[in-house]
Amino acid sequence: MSSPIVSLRGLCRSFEQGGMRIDVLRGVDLDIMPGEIVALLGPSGSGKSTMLQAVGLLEGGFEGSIHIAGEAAENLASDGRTRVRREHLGFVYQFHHLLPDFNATENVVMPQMVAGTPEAEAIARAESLLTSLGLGHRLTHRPSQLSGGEQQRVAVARALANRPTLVLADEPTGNLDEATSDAVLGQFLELVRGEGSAALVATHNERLAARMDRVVRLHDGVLE
Ligand SMILES: Nc1ncnc2c1ncn2[C@@H]1O[C@H](COP(=O)(O)OP(=O)(O)OP(=O)(O)O)[C@@H](O)[C@H]1O
Repeated sequence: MSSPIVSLRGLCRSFEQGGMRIDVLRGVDLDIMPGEIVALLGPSGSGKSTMLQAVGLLEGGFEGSIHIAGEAAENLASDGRTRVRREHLGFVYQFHHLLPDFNATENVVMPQMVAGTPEAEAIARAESLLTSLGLGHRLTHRPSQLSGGEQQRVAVARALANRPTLVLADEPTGNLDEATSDAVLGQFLELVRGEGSAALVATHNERLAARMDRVVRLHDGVLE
């Protein structure tokens, strides 16, 4: 039996707000198996983004343990976190954060070049990912020349470019209309499944969550 790609135990996070302490995460336990796509549901303010930031090793201030691909990650120094992110993680956000002066292909090539992939290989991978997302006719368009759904699909291709074992997605279709959101999420799930990556996808949307392998719900700082 394989080991989890993510294992969280007793994850806690509090914030100070106006002199008051709020306990957002109060002991979250979660295992995600390789290739498993997990929907993270919860109302606004329940701590979904905070949880993704913990798993993405993007913020400190957490208590509890975070194992990524078997490695204890919670106490790693900044260079160790960067290495784990680069080796294992891909990110998709609600707003695409594409580089405005680079075209679709270049946006997907960039993280591969940073990871040391030879340019020709990186371009071939970018074009293949973009084409499988239905963007074969948009390879040289810049973000401003693309629709919202197209921009989000480029962001999906970028997240998968370095073959992450885990994709972290925070409301990946949250700024799209319903029909576009359904289409982009369908393509996202198909691509993630095809690549064999696992994913943790934060969403408010029960209908979209039902299309994933498993749903977990954040309520009162713990997973129900
Ligand atoms: N840096 C911070 N400083 C203070 N409070 C914070 C900080 N980050 C998050 N919070 C608080 O933590 C709580 C959880 O926020 P979080 O963004 O994780 O929720 P969410 O479930 O992702 O919400 P949404 O669905 O609206 O994006 C909120 O009450 C928020 O105000």
